[in-house]
Amino acid sequence: MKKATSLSELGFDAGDASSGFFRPVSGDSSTPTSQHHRRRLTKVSVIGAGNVGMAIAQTILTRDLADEIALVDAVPDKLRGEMLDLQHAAAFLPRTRLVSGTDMSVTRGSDLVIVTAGARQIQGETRLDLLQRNVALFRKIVPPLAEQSHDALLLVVSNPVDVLTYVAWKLSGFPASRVIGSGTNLDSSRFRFLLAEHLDVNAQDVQAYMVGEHGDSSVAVWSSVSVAGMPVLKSLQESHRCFDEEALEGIRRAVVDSAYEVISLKGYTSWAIGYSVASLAASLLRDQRRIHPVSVLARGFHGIPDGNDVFLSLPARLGRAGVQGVAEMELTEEEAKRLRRSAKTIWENCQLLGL
Ligand SMILES: NC(=O)C1=CN([C@@H]2O[C@H](COP(=O)(O)OP(=O)(O)OC[C@H]3O[C@@H](n4cnc5c(N)ncnc54)[C@H](O)[C@@H]3O)[C@@H](O)[C@H]2O)C=CC1
Ligand SMILES: CC(=O)C(=O)O
Repeated sequence: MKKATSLSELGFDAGDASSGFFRPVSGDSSTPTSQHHRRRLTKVSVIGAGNVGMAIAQTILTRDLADEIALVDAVPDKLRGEMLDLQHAAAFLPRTRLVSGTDMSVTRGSDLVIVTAGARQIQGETRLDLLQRNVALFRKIVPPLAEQSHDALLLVVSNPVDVLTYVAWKLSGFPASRVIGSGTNLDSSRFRFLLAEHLDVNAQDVQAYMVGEHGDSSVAVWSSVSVAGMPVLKSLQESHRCFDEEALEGIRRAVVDSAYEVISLKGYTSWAIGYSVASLAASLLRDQRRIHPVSVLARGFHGIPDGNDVFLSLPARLGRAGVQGVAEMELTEEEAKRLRRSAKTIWENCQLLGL
């Protein structure tokens, strides 16, 4: 049952409600509400109000990254319930307008559109198993999203994220610099967590990248792992002989498997991706120029052929204009080979789509 949620919906004329409480300071002829000397407002839209979309929305709220958040979902009651639940936290949060709707028009004028809608893996499925279902959905939602906000940054989270970032790029018509996949920003955090636990340091002080596919063929860039500027691999190999190739692959596999483990335990992953995407939103909207491993158009990097419009994760500098360059990482020949193998897996899936 739909109930009124604002005083104007209950029949009270909104008018200039605040003028009964506030009057201009002496000598100021403008009314309190006509003081529009405000900065441009920042609007973020989150498409899909499921586990992931809501974790992202609530982290963006608590980090005060948006003036307005628009939530979109195909299930109206759940959507309204999620919006109200967040609105009821207003007294504890920075002031942010929350709107929602099943129609993309609610996203109009967004600065950042984050797409989380779609099927998620059930136990035993890989991310690539979701491809056909989620491409069909993207065909429906990306064109109207692009039409509502032609200057927006488009951040794809739905899986398989690398292929769907390519799909979103094709369907939106946006330049590649404004279409980004959340990629291995999350995998890299998982990698840094495992290393930080082992070395007993804060994960924020571990520089370590997973690149390539957000999925089974991701590549751990062991050659550049460092803590406090010190290369880690050499000292680990000197202190423990067990850090051989097989052990390194075991750690990479543990990073990959950690998503499957969470899914088998609680059914889905949400909190870590919420923080991961909020960190990307902060770098983008606040023009931070921070480097994140995210899914970008990777043709020409590390020997990926020029004809392959493949999106995969490489360390990219993010700012208000989107992707402002990709770091030319030094990879070992073996790492570059694995990256090209990961690119091939993703590109083969893109080619099946006929876009
Ligand atoms: N890239 C990454 O690192 C991660 C990606 N994911 C992916 O995120 C996606 C969402 O996962 P969850 O939130 O757990 O799933 P969920 O099932 O909780 O939420 C998906 C939401 O999409 C909505 N939806 C379906 N069709 C829609 C449409 N046409 N318009 C608007 N909304 C629509 C559904 O109603 C549902 O609320 C999945 O593809 C999952 O694999 C999840 C975790 C991490
Ligand atoms: C589900 C997923 O892609 C993840 O948690 O890594």
